[in-house]
Amino acid sequence: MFEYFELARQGLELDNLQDEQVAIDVRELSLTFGAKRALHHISMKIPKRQVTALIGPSGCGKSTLLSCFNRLNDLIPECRVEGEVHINGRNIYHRREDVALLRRQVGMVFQKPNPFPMSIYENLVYGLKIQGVKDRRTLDNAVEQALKDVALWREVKDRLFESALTLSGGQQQRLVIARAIALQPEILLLDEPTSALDPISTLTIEELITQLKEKYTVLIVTHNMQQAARVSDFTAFLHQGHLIEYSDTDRLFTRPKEQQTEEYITGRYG
Ligand SMILES: Nc1ncnc2c1ncn2[C@@H]1O[C@H](COP(=O)(O)OP(=O)(O)OP(=O)(O)O)[C@@H](O)[C@H]1O
Repeated sequence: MFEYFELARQGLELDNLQDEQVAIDVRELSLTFGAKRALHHISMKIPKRQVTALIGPSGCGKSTLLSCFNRLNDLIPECRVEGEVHINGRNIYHRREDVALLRRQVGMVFQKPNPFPMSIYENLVYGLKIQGVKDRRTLDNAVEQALKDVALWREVKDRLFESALTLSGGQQQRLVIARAIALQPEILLLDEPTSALDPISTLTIEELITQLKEKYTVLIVTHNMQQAARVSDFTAFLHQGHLIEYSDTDRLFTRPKEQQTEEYITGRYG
């Protein structure tokens, strides 16, 4: 059964996705910061339970696009969004969207690990407690599961009540991913999750990302093209706020259709 699904997934074609295979449906999305337009008419379907990478030169709009998917840009007063983003069949920019619920469904992890200055355990149950979960066994189970999902359980199970700040940078980043996972999101947004980490921690996180797609849809912004090639199934190349090319990762890196993509991946600019 598992093999069947693996084969079915490998055969996913972006132009041919069924509705139930789509995690995020971006329709004509444009975004401005005051007078500056940062995204221009982006349309793309992001497949479920796959890893999709957003690449492109600095300032091209990768982080801005990523933060459209949990409406983090709402926090910037002069930011204006046009177009639609559909998740689970609803336009998350609809005025009646429950943004708190959206952010539980769409977790986000940033470049620098940002554990809260509290114990490992409290970091992991923080969001659940806010949701009103009090039962100790439920919380314990959530902690164990989230730590197992990020392959951190064995390393920290005997020090759950020590400060999260005593962990290494790579462990902290896995903890932060576990904190997002503890809320059982459907989608994980990772904004350059390894750029502050050493090569070994980077490798661990990359291995983790490829495992996470068994349960979650993962979007990753990365400056590192080798990383995009290693971890992602699909890649979108952005330039100056335009989506230039979006295809399966193998094809984008070996047979790009657009000259701009080719110039970028061969290091001729950016
Ligand atoms: N809060 C903001 N106010 C005004 N302009 C912004 C704001 N945030 C981003 N921008 C602009 O929007 C454009 C896209 O920025 P964004 O951070 O999304 O790019 P990026 O591709 O993620 O860049 P990098 O790889 O350097 O992180 C840039 O021109 C940036 O200056």
